[in-house]
Amino acid sequence: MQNEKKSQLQQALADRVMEWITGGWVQQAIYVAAKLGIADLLADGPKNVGELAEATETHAPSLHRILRALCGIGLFREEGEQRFALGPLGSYLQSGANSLRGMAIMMGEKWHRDAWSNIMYTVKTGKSAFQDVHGMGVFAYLERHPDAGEQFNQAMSDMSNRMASALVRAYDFSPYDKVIDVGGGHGRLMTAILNAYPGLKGAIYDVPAVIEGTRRHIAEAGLADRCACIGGSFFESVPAGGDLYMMKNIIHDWNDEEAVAIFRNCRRAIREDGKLLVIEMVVPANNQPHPSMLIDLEMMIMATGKERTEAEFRTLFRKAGFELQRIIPTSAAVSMLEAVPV
Ligand SMILES: C[S@@+](CC[C@H](N)C(=O)[O-])C[C@H]1O[C@@H](n2cnc3c(N)ncnc32)[C@H](O)[C@@H]1O
Repeated sequence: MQNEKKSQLQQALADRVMEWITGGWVQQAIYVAAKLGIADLLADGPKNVGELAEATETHAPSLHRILRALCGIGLFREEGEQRFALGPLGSYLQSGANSLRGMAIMMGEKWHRDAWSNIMYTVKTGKSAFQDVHGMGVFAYLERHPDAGEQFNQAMSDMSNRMASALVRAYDFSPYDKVIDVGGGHGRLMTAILNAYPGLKGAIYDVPAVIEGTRRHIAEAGLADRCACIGGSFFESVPAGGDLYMMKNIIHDWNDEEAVAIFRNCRRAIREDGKLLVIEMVVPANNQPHPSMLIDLEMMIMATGKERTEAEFRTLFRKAGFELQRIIPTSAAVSMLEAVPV
């Protein structure tokens, strides 16, 4: 009896490890469903595979096998033969407010996966796998490949949409007149902040290729008169005139030298009574399991950056003329690190 229990446990453990080993299969199947917009097609109710294949111009028997596999993880549900409905988790693949569809698409795209397939290069050399595969850094690549750029911006917007309300709840923006979001992408976080604080003004700063889309989104949100959209590079300068400089998921893209250069440009722009708010994951000092440790690999492979501990952030701030004042936890996985000029 004891032996039987032991072997059942061993089997369960091996199954678990096998799930991780074959995780790439799951990711690619999710990518196909997300890219084809299957969850949106099922918004009005169940459909036959034939209808879905026709609408997505795909091979029905192959699409059937993809959807059947994804029923196993709750994304879809097979209702009768060859007829599929959204499963309990299916709404996350629908476009819209709570979506992870953009993230699923970007993570599954060949340009992204090619870098991950080159992970061993990074581990052997300490250099970016993305740079090695594509011959340029990720942000130069996104600028030169507008489709990939759009996928990246959509993925970032998905993540920002999801955490914006947690961030707005966690931090009091009321003492400020003008918030500048440095590397603010398409402006989802800024939109949430300006909607919550009607007296506040904002500016979003990002590279010119991205800022065109930002301008469009800010206008659609009815915020064009309260939020400037400014194109430029934070390695050259950062716009002056804000009393709060905010950066979400920027510093983790860059190595220490680059991060300090960005902070120094913020230091030059910021008022003496201004504040710098860095929104990032903080790696726990005692190595307890935390999502930052896997995202850290994404930064290592795709860019030159890393996720950092509190001590590492403190050092970067100090080198650039800031002092970390407090770390505000949020109900999302990120924290808000507030620093002041010294
Ligand atoms: C990881 S995304 C984060 C976007 C946004 N803050 C968010 O959290 O959704 C990094 C952003 O930095 C921007 N970026 C990269 N290099 C830049 C540079 N040299 N100057 C200004 N922005 C830059 C990218 O275009 C992108 O929007």
